[in-house]
Amino acid sequence: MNSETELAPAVASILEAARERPGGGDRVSVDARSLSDAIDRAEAAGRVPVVAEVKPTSPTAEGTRDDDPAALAEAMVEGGATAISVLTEPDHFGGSAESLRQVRDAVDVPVLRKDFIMHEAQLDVVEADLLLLIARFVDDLEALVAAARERGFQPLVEVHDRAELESALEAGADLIGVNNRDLARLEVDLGTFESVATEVPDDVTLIAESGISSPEDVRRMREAGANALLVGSAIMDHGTGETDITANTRRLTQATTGDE
Ligand SMILES: O=P(O)(O)OC[C@@H](O)[C@@H](O)c1c[nH]c2ccccc12
Repeated sequence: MNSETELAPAVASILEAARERPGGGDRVSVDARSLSDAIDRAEAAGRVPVVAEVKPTSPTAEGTRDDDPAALAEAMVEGGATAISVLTEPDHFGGSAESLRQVRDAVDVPVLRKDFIMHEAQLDVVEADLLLLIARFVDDLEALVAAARERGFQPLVEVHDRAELESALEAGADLIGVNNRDLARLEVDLGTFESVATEVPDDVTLIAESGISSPEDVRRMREAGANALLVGSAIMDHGTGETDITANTRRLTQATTGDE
C-alpha cells in the first residue's frame, strides 16, 4: 500500500471497508471471454470500443439509479458496448456480486469486475472475464496479477501517473487503464490519459477511464492512443437527464462516424 495521505475522505473510507471485506469460498476458475477479440470485432464493425459501466451510484454521482443491472447491460450492448463493467463494491457504489452474475448471464460480451481488491481471497467472490486491480492500492501487484491470471481472469491494472504505469508494467500487466480521476480531490482531467499514454508500449491494450462524456471526449482519448474507453456516468445518466441508456451508449460508440 502506498501513501494514504493524499486520498479524498470518501476514498479512504472505501479502502478501509475494502481491506476488511472477506473473500470468497472456493477458488474460482473462469472461462473468460476475450476483451481483445471483442475490441477487434468492434473496430471491424466501425464502432469505438466502449466498456460501459453499470454504476448505480458513486461518491461523486448525483443520486442513485436502481434499475435492474441486467436490463441496463442489455441496453448498453444494444447501443454497441464492447464490454460491460459492473461495480461490485456495496457501500459506496451500490454494487454487488449478484448484480455482476446477473449481467454476465444476460449478455455475451466480456464483463469487468470493478472493485477495490486488496487480497487474493477477494478474487474468489465471483466469476468475471476481466478484473480491476488498482496499482496504488495493491501491496504486491505482481503476485495479484499472477493470481488473477491463474484463475482465468484478464487483469486490468489501473494507474494514474507514470510511476504507477512503471509498476504496472513491471508486474507484467498487458491491459492497463489510465484513470483520469485523481483520488485526492476526485476531479477529472482528460490530460492525465494524454500524459501517461505516451509512455505505454504498443503491445499493451490501453483503456482511458473516467470523465468521458461527449463524442468529442471520445475522439480526444482515441487520438491520444486509447484502444478502448471506460464510461460510467455519461451512460448511466448521473444528473444529465438523458435516461435512454442505449442512446447514451450509441452516441459514444459511434463518435467517430456520427455527425456530432
Ligand atoms: O463515471 P465515469 O466518470 O465515466 O467513470 C467510470 C469509471 O472510470 C470509474 O467509475 C472508475 C474508474 N476507476 C475506478 C475504480 C473504482 C471504482 C470506480 C472507478
